[in-house]
Amino acid sequence: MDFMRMAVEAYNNVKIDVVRIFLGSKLVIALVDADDVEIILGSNVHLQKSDEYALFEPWLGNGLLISKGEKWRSHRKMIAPTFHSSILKSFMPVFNKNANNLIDSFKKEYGKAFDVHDYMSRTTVDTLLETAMGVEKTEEDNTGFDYAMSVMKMCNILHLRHYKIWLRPDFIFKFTNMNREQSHLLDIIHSLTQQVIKRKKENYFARGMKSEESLYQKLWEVPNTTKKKGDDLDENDENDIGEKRRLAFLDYMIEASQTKGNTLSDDEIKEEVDTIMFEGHDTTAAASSFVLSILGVHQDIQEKVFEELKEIFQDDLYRPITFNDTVKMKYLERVILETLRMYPQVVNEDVKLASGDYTIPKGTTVVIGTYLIHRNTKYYSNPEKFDPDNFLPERCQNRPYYAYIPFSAGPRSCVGRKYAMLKLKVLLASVLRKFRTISIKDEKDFKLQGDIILKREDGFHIRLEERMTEHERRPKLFAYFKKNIRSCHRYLKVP
Ligand code: HEM
Repeated sequence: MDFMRMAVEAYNNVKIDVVRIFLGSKLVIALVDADDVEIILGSNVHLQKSDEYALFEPWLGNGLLISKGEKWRSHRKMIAPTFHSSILKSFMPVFNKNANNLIDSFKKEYGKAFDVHDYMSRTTVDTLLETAMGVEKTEEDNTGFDYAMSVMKMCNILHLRHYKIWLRPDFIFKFTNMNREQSHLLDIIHSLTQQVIKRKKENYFARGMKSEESLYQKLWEVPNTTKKKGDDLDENDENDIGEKRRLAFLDYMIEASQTKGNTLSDDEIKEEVDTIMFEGHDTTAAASSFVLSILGVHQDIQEKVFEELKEIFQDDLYRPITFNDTVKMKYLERVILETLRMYPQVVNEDVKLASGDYTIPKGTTVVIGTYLIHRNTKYYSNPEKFDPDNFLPERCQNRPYYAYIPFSAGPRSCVGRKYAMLKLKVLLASVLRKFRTISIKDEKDFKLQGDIILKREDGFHIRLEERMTEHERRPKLFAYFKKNIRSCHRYLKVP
């Protein structure tokens, strides 16, 4: 039986909301109650990640996921607007293009069972490169796939170091084979991100040579009529009104670093690019693979998704998906939310307590048990059942806000959540309007692997069956009747 199920069972037997664990002399507190979680995640004080995140440093440096204090605050303020809805809308053609490429790539798998996760990984990397990074890739370019595979292997190494605590100290780890593998993987990962930054910088200087106006300058020339200034860095951005122009993530970082008065260094850009590339691809690849395999089990729910898509696209089922279409995908949205409830990609989140005014001592690592909160009968009446209606407005109304935290919550929540939801809708709608997905395993046989990002140890194996629209079916039916009428004539012909 896998570790995740054991944890749920153990929790259901004991029913304690706060668990105290000593790792050697280190105290770790695990929270599974929404009110307790709110005290930690909702606060503007406990923003520091625990020491475990230091294992990410050779990879992500001191990027947004790990950084603290003023550095985190100023970078969050810079990065949050680069995922504003107005920018996301401009990504729609790229989302559509990559979804179509994904569907084309499925051709070689028609009729057989295959692991869909590799495909989703490659697509999400390619999409991130072309949207947040603004770098177009060539047809034969395979770096996206190599990058995704290296990230997967890096996560395995970090996961092992997480649990095998004797491997944590660098002075021991550096004598292991794993360290050599890590160096090799980081070479692949960093060479992609460095290449991306180099290309973007070349574009920037090429524009300068042609004396084109700086995108960054243009950005600030447009009057900004921001009304509200609160503590929530993302809220400030979402409440901006007026015609403030915005730049996508890497454009903004490069332009800002080259503009007088800014202190953004090359290393800082690299750290943030590595962070966004990792956080932005592995989570969405796993989420979309979970949705496709879970719908492959619950055919009735999948049919409801298809009915909704037919209603939205009517006669033209394969036209490009618009932003407005995604707003109408209410049922698909509930399916995604329910998948993130049952299979939250970030299973635990570790925070270090900043002050000691609590019963929990200062410096304690607090683990937020997202998986257990999402399967707590206090908040979900039948938590082991996949039921998208858990996210009907009337059911959400009475649930504490912190009882559903797939993107975390509070000031350190996911900066890319809207990007993720939009990309997931376009990818999944594109696949589901064309194919029926069939899971080769029942849900109870999914073997979960809770490493850095929650995945299936047994792989996301599905089979795809092509659906046909009425439009496509009509000529086939016509041909069928024509053939049969001719053969009837032969028999009816009077000699
Ligand atoms: C289904 C998709 C996603 C899920 C479930 C998810 C979930 C999360 C969670 C739980 C955190 C907090 C992690 C922690 O503190 O250890 C987080 C942070 C973060 N996420 Fe996501 N994420 C998703 C997609 C994305 C995307 C698409 C991007 C960017 C394009 C992104 C960028 C980030 C960044 C930069 C942080 C660190 C934020 C900070 O500390 O200020 N994520 N995400």
